Amino acid sequence: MISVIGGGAWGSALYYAIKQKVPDAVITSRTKRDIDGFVDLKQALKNEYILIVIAAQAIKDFLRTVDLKNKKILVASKGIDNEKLMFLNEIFEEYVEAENLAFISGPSFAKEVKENKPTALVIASKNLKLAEEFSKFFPPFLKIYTDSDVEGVEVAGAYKNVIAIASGICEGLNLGKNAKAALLARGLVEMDRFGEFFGAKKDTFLGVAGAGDLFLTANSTMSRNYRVGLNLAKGKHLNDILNKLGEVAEGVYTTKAIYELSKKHNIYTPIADEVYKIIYENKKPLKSLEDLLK
Ligand SMILES: NC(=O)C1=CN([C@@H]2O[C@H](COP(=O)(O)OP(=O)(O)OC[C@H]3O[C@@H](n4cnc5c(N)ncnc54)[C@H](O)[C@@H]3O)[C@@H](O)[C@H]2O)C=CC1
Ligand SMILES: O=C(CO)COP(=O)(O)O
Repeated sequence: MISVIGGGAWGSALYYAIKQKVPDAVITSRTKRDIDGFVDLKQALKNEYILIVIAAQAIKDFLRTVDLKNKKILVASKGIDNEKLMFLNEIFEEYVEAENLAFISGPSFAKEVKENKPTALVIASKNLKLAEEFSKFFPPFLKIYTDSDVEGVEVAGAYKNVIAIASGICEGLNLGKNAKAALLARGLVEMDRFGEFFGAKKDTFLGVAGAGDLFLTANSTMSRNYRVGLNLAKGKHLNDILNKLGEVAEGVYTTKAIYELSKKHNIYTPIADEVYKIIYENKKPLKSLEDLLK
């Protein structure tokens, strides 16, 4: 039996999808929600299979409060911890054996999944048998691919949010479709370069979890990260943008993690560097663009 932990946009969308295949599935969240099948955390932790869908920066603290020993864990969050500068699989592996750990990613706006629209997702695990087991919980409109490249799927899901912010800035500055296509192409190369440094496979960046999720997120106002970029280009303040958003925009935090990791390991990440300077050093987006074109 499976429990979903996290009742935000993505947690609830995945829960409603799973419920169509597994009517006994349950969900829990920090705040009580009026959802059929809502249970408290203690009850949720009784199930063998657990799907965790909380904001990436909250995960390390959450893991200190629960016992996940012998549980099978699927993580749907997309981000890199920007205090510990660790990937989520590294943080989870301090609490859960790698063979019990899987990650789900891919191009998937929660709103469309809630409408049962066809969607392709990747479940990555060092234990492919576990990835297969998790894939059985999902209804047919969610096409699940399995993969063993945990690092690649994780880096792709986290990094594309940063490029989506850059793409929103590009749109907000009215730079045109040519510039956006160049940005996305170079963004994909940058994600791949960063990922391969940490052991990811190039092929992953060309698949649904890489190019697929990048093209979705970096081309639509349905993306929260893209909307952050649009508003930054209009000169709005980050805090005002995030308050108005009301949901997590992981790219804001992942940008900082990538910036610090890339400086530490000397990885060339020009787009993430400019997004960092715009968000954290108040650099003007137009000046960033000039520097990128150099
Ligand atoms: N919304 C979407 O379309 C998709 C979202 N994701 C990823 O799923 C993750 C969650 O995103 P959403 O549900 O969309 O965001 P949301 O903002 O709607 O919900 C965030 C969730 O995190 C929980 N949370 C936040 N801080 C917490 C803390 N300190 N302790 C415990 N729980 C905490 C909230 O209670 C809520 O359940 C993010 O990493 C996001 O990138 C992935 C694919 C699609
Ligand atoms: O990850 C997503 C789609 O795959 C959701 O993107 P946003 O968090 O930018 O809305």
